[in-house]
Amino acid sequence: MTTRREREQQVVVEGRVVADFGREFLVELADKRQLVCTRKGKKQDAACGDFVEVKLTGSAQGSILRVGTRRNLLFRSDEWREKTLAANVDQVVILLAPKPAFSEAFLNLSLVACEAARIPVVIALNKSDLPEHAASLKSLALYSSIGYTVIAMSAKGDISALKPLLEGKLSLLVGQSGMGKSKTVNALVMTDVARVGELSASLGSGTQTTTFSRMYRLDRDTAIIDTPGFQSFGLFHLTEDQIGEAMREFRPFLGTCKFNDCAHRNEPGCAVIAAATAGKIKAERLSFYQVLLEQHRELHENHPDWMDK
Ligand SMILES: Nc1nc2c(ncn2[C@@H]2O[C@H](COP(=O)(O)OP(=O)(O)OP(=O)(O)O)[C@@H](O)[C@H]2O)c(=O)[nH]1
Ligand SMILES: [Zn+2]
Repeated sequence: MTTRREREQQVVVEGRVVADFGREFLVELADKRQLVCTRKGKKQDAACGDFVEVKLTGSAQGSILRVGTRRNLLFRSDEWREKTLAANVDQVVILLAPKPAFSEAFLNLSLVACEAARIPVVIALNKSDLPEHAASLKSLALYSSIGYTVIAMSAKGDISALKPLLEGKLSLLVGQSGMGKSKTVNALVMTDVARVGELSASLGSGTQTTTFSRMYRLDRDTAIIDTPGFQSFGLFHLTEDQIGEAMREFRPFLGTCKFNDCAHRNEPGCAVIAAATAGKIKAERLSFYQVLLEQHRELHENHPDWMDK
């Protein structure tokens, strides 16, 4: 005889979220079985890459009971909502292209988000077969000079520069629409990713097909998570200090400004501005930071109650 409590415990299993459809999640169990799961409560706090405990509610259905402790979590936010991209990843690949031309603001915002979440970054400039690629790659020298890995690749042709960087890791692929994420996933996975859309439709909400993150396993130790393309990487959730610390080349100078609460805008005795004047910090990056900070302050002044939501 088993007690009711024992029976309940028997149907709780552990797994990993391999797709996030917004209101529903696909959870993979150790035996590779996949369950379509819901998350109880209003807060949809599970993310692709999360380790979870699931209560079975049907042969292929479940309900996520608990989300395991995360190593990291990447998300974006504006004044209205937060959007989770993925959890527990080893690195983020920011995919750019020369045509349509990538937005440098998007690149910088993505870098700030990754730094704040303490996730290493690879910057990949796709479409190396296009004539515009060389000039675009040259413009990225600024990012290699501050320590980021920058690679050139073509999802249509040669992805050999990207492949070894993915080995043994879980990489999250982000990028604006049109940079070639789907093509890159196709080239890496070599299956028809259209099948993902069909799967989403079968989950009962075809409209969500463009708003999810999904994991693809490339081999036993290597996987990627694809995210939908988006145009802006909101950082409403960060504090001003976190934004300063996320500018990696600022770090040697932080804490050495005249004022403890220096925001590196125009304060006297600012070590960051002095470093920029001396050429140790690139003017473009200081300017990006100052504009971001200004916009951030304005948004927070207009939404002072955000933290209470
Ligand atoms: N010339 C060239 N075109 C490419 C390459 N990779 C992707 N493209 C093209 O760029 C366009 C966008 O590619 P997608 O893979 O759909 O881009 P995406 O980033 O997934 O875009 P969203 O679906 O909007 O998020 C398509 O017309 C691709 O054929 C490449 O390496 N070279
Ligand atoms: Zn300063």
